Amino acid sequence: MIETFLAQSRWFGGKGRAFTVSGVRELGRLGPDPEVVVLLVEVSYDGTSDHELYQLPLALYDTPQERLEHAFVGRWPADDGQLAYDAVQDRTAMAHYLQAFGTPSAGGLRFVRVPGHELDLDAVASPFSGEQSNSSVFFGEDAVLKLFRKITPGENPDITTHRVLTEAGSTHVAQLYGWVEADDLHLGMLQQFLRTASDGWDLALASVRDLFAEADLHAEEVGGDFAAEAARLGTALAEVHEQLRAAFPGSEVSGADLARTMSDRLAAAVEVVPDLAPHVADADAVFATLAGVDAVPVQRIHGDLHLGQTLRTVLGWKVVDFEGEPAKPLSERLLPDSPWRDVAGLLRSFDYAPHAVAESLGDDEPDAAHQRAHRADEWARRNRKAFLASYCGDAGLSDRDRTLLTAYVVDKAVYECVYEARNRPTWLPIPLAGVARLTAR
Ligand SMILES: Nc1ncnc2c1ncn2[C@@H]1O[C@H](COP(=O)(O)OP(=O)(O)O)[C@@H](O)[C@H]1O
Ligand SMILES: O=P(O)(O)O[C@H]1O[C@H](CO)[C@@H](O[C@H]2O[C@H](CO)[C@@H](O)[C@H](O)[C@H]2O)[C@H](O)[C@H]1O
Repeated sequence: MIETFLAQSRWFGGKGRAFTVSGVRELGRLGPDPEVVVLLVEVSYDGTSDHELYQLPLALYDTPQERLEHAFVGRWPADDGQLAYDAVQDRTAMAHYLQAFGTPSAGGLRFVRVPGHELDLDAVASPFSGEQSNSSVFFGEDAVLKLFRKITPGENPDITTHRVLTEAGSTHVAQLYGWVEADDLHLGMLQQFLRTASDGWDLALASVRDLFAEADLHAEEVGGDFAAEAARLGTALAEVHEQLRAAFPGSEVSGADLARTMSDRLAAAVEVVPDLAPHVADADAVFATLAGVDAVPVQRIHGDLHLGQTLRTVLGWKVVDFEGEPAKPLSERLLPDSPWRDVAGLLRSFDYAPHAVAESLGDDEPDAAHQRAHRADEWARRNRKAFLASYCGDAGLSDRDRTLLTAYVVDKAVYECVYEARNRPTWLPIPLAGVARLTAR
């Protein structure tokens, strides 16, 4: 029963691979009415030694719950057990989580609070309905609880990075209010609900639609021009990087090591996306240039930055989700990396947005589609430039910086090809075209 539920869940990373549930451990219970049982599910991939852990909180009922039909998982603990629903989609079940933050430990789980915020323990829970790698629930307009789905024992960088930035008084993140843990597992993060937030990706798409509505005009001439926002985002990211540099230990790595990692990742990506093969030589040439750079400063960074991880609020841009790339093992996500990786992530997003809108419109009128493709490139260039200029400030971009940045942008586009092939195959042409363009000589 759990297999079927996992296979259809957006956050499950093993879609398309044959797997079995090889173990289930109960981490704790909350409740009653309904009782919530928090399971740690081990997934093993057939024919390999790969396995992963997923968190599955289940709300248990004796009678069918029509309102939760879409969230039905099966019966627990056995075929004749209670009816089990995905607890995250059940506001009554999630109220138990919020209440539990009023006590240091409940039902085998520990609920840790960060001092400084008076939590509204009675706020109404509403599940977040957007696309996510994890599962979030909003509590009124007070707090958001994100339950991590894929679990790796040890430190969760989303929690530890938010903690440090909250303590440093950063104005560019949602304040950390607390977290949920069991044994050495970080299970969830409670943070400030950003009341006036608009998703950066949605804002960018709206800007592109404005542009396409008047495709005879330039990006700077239409109402929804995004460049000033892109510039503010550049300033915000520079401040976040400075705060992370001050708070976490940094070091240096050689360009040769970085280049080797990128080249290896490309070789592995070609196995998943054979259409990358014609670009390998040119991409490796980009990485070879990086190999000539010595002593690249590395530090704690975001690790998977894109416009969907940015929120525009009345108090400026905020950055969310410091978990790093979901596909990378935790040990790698915790390693310091170059801030250029984050910059590259946003530059790629400025490329994605107009091409995603253009793709969704199709090419029923070839002339219009051609004009839109032209405007798409213009929009992307304009916003990349505005963002980068603000990020770099007076120092500007040196030749060395440009070498690093170019390699990180190509590496990100390669990563995106694998991500899209596994998660949204119809979007694969966007990063594939990106790799082709970025590596063309
Ligand atoms: N503190 C917050 N306040 C309001 N909305 C938020 C907050 N944090 C995240 N969100 C919204 O939830 C979405 C998913 O959050 P994110 O941390 O990226 O989750 P995931 O790790 O599951 O991808 C974000 O894109 C944003 O729209
Ligand atoms: O938000 P996550 O940490 O789960 O990040 C993953 O999913 C992202 C998509 O939701 C993916 O981002 C890619 O698509 C975005 C548009 O949907 C685009 O703005 C990004 O530039 C592009 O990389 C991200 O790569 C992946 O790790």
